[in-house]
Amino acid sequence: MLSSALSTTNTSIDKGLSPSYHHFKERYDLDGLVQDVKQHLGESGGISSEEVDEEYLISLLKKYVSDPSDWINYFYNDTSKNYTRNAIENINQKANILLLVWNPGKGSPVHDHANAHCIMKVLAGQLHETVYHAPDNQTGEEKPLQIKSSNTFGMNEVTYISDDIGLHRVHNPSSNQIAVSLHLYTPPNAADYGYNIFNEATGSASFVPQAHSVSKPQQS
Ligand SMILES: N[C@@H](CS(=O)O)C(=O)O
Ligand SMILES: [Fe+2]
Repeated sequence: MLSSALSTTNTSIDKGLSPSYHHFKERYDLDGLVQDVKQHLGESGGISSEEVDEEYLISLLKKYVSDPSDWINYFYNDTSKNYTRNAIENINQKANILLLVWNPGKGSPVHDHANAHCIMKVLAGQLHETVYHAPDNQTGEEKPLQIKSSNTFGMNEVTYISDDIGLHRVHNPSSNQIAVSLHLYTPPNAADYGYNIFNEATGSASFVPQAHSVSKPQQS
């Protein structure tokens, strides 16, 4: 129906449809997503974690459909690392958008998210996320972290975590395929101040001063 309406030669209909027709044809690409994230977070001034509408940001990441032509220029894989953090966009004081490249069978240690929202979308391959209950800081007692949930996410699936939900560990379950994911952190506390990694057996935390990323991907 819509395509026949759009292919009509009736100019009055064409005129009427013109603006939305162009919009309709445009693919929602990574630039569009970054622009929408920037718009939501505002152009200037700080915005606290509490003021961010994470549901809206999650909906933006869900709306975007992975297309390697959007992100291949950010793609750099250091094969000596479990995963490589490539910077896509650093929205001053507000957010980091990163492209993470995961080597087969490799993953992150159990970690927190430095009091920030973390939204992750799988762009290629699969990623497995294990979520843990945060250890009870009051007792200081050493005991194994308790698993809260465990899920595998495929291409274009989106998941969300914050310190209110718990800790997590992410790994690429494939023995031979790289996985790629898009991450949005707001505010960018892990990069600016640091975060904690946890010993799964004892629940003890170690502070990591800063989460580094590769800002100028090397092309070979
Ligand atoms: N939050 C981790 C990746 S992940 O395991 O979600 C990082 O930014 O390095
Ligand atoms: Fe994480």
